[in-house]
Amino acid sequence: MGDPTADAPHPQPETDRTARPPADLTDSAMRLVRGSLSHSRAAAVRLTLWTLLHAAPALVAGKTLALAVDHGFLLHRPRTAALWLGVFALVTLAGAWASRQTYPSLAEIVEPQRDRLLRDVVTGTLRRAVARGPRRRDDSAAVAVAQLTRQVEAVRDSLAGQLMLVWQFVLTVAAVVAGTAAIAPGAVPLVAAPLVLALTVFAVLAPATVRRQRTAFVAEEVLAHRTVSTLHALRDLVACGAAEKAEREMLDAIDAHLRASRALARLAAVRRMIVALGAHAPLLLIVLAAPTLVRHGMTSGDVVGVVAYVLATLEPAVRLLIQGVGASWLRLAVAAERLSAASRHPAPGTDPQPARTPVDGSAELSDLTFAYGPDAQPVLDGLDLSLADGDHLAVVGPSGIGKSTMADVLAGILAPDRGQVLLGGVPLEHIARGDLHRARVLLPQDPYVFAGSVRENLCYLAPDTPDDAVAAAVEQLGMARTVQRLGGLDAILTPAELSSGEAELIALARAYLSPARLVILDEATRHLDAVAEHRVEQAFRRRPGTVVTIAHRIAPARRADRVLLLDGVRPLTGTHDALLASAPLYADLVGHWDTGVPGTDEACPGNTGRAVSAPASASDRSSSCPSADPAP
Ligand SMILES: Nc1ncnc2c1ncn2[C@@H]1O[C@H](COP(=O)(O)OP(=O)(O)OP(=O)(O)O)[C@@H](O)[C@H]1O
Repeated sequence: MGDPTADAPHPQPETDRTARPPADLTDSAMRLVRGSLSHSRAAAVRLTLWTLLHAAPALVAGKTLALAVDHGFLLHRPRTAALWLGVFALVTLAGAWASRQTYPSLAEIVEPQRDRLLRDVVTGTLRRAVARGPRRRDDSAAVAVAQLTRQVEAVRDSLAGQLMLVWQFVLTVAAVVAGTAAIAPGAVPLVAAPLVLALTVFAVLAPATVRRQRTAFVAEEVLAHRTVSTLHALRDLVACGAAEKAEREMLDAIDAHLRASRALARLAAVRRMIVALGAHAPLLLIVLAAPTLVRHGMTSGDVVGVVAYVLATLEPAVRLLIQGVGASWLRLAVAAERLSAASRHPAPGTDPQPARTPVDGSAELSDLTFAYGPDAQPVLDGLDLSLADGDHLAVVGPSGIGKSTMADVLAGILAPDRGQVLLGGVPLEHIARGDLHRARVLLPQDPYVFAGSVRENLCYLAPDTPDDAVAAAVEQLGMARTVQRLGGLDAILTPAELSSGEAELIALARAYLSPARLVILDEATRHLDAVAEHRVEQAFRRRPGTVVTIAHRIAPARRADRVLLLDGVRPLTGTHDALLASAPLYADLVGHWDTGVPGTDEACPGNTGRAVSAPASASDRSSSCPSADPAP
């Protein structure tokens, strides 16, 4: 059986998108930041005002401490000292309250931006999916939207974090410099010069930082992708002797990841040095220059105040900026770049192909190629097949050769890697997904019966079928006694209580009643005895349209108009007699069927053929063969 999830695209590493120059990534993020601020100017002004108030403790910290020392502690006036410390405490409380007030303003900036991003991403992704055609890949579009929605949330969080961080840093540093200038103008260069130097180094190293982080990011994605695809294709890799090559490639990916992680770790060390330069060097300079500064009129309180500015205010601000901006800015930049690609609308002129309806039950497969993974051997390789409306084709071949896969591709459950499927003259991808069940019906090896009435199960694909048409189908398929045993059309089914043969008959009737002109039966009668199978086959022959039967016995192949023999090399098509004469593999298969396998078909009455696949146990097989209703 084919894997319905194969319709989803194979995961690819994000190298193509993240391998852009750092400047491009930064542009996307900057556009995002500018866009958010320009759409919410009033909120940006409010955020600035609240952040100013939030920075007030940074402004007064050194000054109040200097006053407490000079006019309080040094003069043995504890009350004065307490007063100034109290002032500082009050301003700190006001700052904390202001900090709380910044969040609504921040939300007013980032939440509308999140909504705009979401709208653009969903519209862009869906428009591009629609432009590709009414059916193809619409599942992948839905998956993409779900994944991108998570990235939008991540962008919202990173954007809020970055805005807050940069705002607070700028205002806090301004407050520290202003405060230092107020109490000791001579100390300003000692604080500002190392800070400016550190910020310059940070800015100069920024492109390399982004590059290294991006390399680590890509190495991680490549490793994850390679792990998933190797595990996925493990059986094929071992089967075709490529295990060593796969191992080498895995080790290369692990090495690349290790190198990138080490480079990142070195970067973290450099960042720590920048923090030391911007925040610890001023402290050292102040301490070293203190005697000179005091000689030039600075008081002891002023020295304590400047030290407080540097230690309690500047150092945390610099550390947060240097360490916070790096990783979080890259996350924002990469996500913003992806979202801007996802928001792209289809190029003008790529109007969606209008959905079309197949005109009949004909089918045309051309150059059809399909593999279950990017590195797997194709199961179908350049298959061509033409079926006229009304044809009855039997598909045969050794077990595992690709018969079910072909059925799944023909039914549009699996998308081919190359080639095309036309149903009723219309490319599969131009048939709207909602219309596909009206064009074709596929009965898989294990039929599906749900808990509901017999009628609901029979009419699932054609809910408005009148009772007399249902009764006629029941009669045609020779399942009147089965329906009677189940308690009539309105009886409620318990799927677990049905034999495999009964479940098969119900599924066959559902396909029979469906409006589809192309019926694909994938060993759909394997639990019926030969008489019941023949009767079902005759019923489908009388039904208008095309029938493709994946045969598990000789009889359906013998009776079909044509037989398609899949042999893994060059598929052959012809009548039973022609293939018997010209294709040794077909003669082998027929010989295998004719020789018979004990415990399979002869367990059911009236059997004329044998199963080619591995036999089920005798007890299993006999329990699943429903007694064929009497032939008319
Ligand atoms: N979902 C899947 N993922 C990977 N490989 C698969 C998947 N389904 C089938 N295959 C492989 O594809 C090949 C063809 O399988 P398929 O079921 O189409 O063969 P088949 O001719 O119908 O076999 P059978 O007669 O036993 O039902 C086999 O090698 C099978 O193992």
